[in-house]
Parts: sequence; C-alpha cells; structure tokens
Amino acid sequence: MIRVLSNVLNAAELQAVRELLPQVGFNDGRVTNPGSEVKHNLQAPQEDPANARIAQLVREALFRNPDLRSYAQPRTMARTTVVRYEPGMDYGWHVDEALFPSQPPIRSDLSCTIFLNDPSEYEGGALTMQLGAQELAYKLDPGCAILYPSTTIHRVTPVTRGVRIAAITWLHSWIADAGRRELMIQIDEARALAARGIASAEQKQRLQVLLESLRSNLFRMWSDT
Ligand SMILES: O=C(O)CCC(=O)C(=O)O
Ligand SMILES: [Fe+2]
Repeated sequence: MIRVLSNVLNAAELQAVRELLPQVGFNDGRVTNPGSEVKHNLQAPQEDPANARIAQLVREALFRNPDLRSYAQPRTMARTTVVRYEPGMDYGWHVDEALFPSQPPIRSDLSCTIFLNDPSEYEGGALTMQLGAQELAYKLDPGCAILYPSTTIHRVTPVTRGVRIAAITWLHSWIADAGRRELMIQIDEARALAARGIASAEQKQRLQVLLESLRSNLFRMWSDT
C-alpha cells in the first residue's frame, strides 16, 4: 500500500535542513549501484557531515511519526541519503534491491522518499509508481514523505528545470508480508477510532467497514477450502 506521510519534518527541522543543504557535497549516484544503466542522479556520501546531520534529523522524525510506525511496523531503518537531480537527470524504471548492503544487511520491505525542496523549484522529477496498467506520480511538499512497498516498480522522471532534492531510506518491517501488515494497519485504525470514541455516523461507518474488511480477509486467509 502506498502511503503519504504529511509533515514528517516540523518547521524547525525544515529550517535546519534548508540551512544544511547548501553544505552537502554530492557524488555520482552510480557509486552505490555501479551496474545500473538507469540511475542518473547525484547522492551525498555517507561521510559528508551535512548529509549526516540531515540523515539524523530525518531518521528521528520518521521513527517518531505515528503513521510511519503503524504503516511500516519498522524494525530497522537503513541509512538515509540525500539525493539531488539536476536538469537532464532521472532514475529510470527499477525495483529497489532486496538487501541493503549494511552490516548486517537489511531487507528492504518498504522504500521511503522524504521530499526536501518545494515542487515549484523544479519541473519533472516526479516519483512515479507502476501499479499494473496505472501510474501514480508524486511531488510532495518539503518535509512530507511517501512510503511504498519495495516490491513496486518505480522511477523518477527527468528533471527539466531546477533542482530536485530528497532524502531516501528503506525499512525492514517486523511484518514482512504486505497483506498481513495491512491487517495490522486496519486494526490500529479501528483501535484509534474506538479510543477516541465514535462521535459521528461517518466514524461508525468507517469502523464497520474496517471490521468487515478484517473479518473477510482473515477468513480468506484461514478458511480451509
Ligand atoms: O528520489 C526518489 O524519490 C527515489 C529514488 C529511487 O528510486 C532510489 O533511489 O531507489
Ligand atoms: Fe528506487
């Protein structure tokens, strides 16, 4: 399931990121994917101090985000890297590697992009996912993030004007199976609704559909046919 996370970074963190970004140094993105023929971007080396500060800010913000905790059930987060796309740069259709080469390696269950600059600052540069015959394209406000299953075929379309800057990371989930993770997300939403108290007909309907969905999907999983 693709999920948008709004305002992952707060105003103070965004300001800190804005001040740090001009200090980030960039290398050719192919350093970490030497075999890739579709990756044409720039990325900050891990040892770059400004990248490391931004990575830490973004990592802490993601980990404390309640939606991320519910949607990803995160066990481990890979390191976070600042990426930069200048005019003519893109990242063609691909699926992310299964294992992130850290020590020990981290299996990528979910991929995450945190947008760091305003979409009005560039043209093109849409993070685009392929869902069967459909394509979904995202250009989010700075500080907002998108979380998507690492099994998704996706690309960043060519930047034709300006510069696109984002931070990327991968998550290893406590629940590897996306279908099971989805059940947990629905349970979390139902729990939150119950805890708040059902105040409107709309909320009652939502709780009803969540419970029906959980029942049908668990029955589908567990029924002997
Ligand atoms: O820059 C992005 O939004 C994602 C880039 C990407 O697909 C990747 O680095 O694997
Ligand atoms: Fe990717």
